[in-house]
Amino acid sequence: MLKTEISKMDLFGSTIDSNKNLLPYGGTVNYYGELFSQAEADGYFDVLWNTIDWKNDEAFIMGKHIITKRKVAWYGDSDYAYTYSRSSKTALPWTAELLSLKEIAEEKTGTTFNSCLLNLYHDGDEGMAYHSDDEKALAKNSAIASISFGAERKFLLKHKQTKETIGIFLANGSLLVMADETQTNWLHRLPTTKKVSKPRINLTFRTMN
Ligand SMILES: O=C(O)CCC(=O)C(=O)O
Ligand SMILES: [Fe+2]
Repeated sequence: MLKTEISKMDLFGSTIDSNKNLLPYGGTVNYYGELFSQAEADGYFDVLWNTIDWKNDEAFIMGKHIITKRKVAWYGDSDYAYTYSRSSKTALPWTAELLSLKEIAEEKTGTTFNSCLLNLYHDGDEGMAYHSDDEKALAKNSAIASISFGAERKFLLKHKQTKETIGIFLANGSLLVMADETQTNWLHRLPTTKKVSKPRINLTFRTMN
């Protein structure tokens, strides 16, 4: 099984090539690195921490009602209903900071987004299991723009058939974009880790039908 890890050295400073596809086949993933200074990124982290309507996520997994330690929130243009693992959510109206981040993501990707799913991981004990963002409500093969604030965490992609994995560290204030057939052919996850004791906030801007 092929395992590629994009190291922080490869991605350091001006050597980041946001045009490079990090996937060898079956989709497109681009890493834009840090969009903000550390001070700006820390400012966004604080505002999001304090102003977002964070709630523990509920899900039904294999018939069991689960309440996650990770917190989530869901914002959008209109009150989209969003259902996964049989729990449903209704989008809240954009905050000022989410709107400005949405505009930055749109400018970088040349696409538009109408909603955002936010995740708050208090520390490395919290993560997200392998999944694809391929719910029916999402526009097929539409780009997903992922902006991260706070603790740097490793993000993994695994091809559904070949099991090839790609690892990438998502820095404070960075943008990652998953596009084209990525959700059809690849899974992704945020592994838990003993190495991280600080919180991280992740925003995924999406296009709902
Ligand atoms: O926290 C991350 O970087 C990934 C979040 C994610 O995959 C999701 O919200 O669907
Ligand atoms: Fe996801």
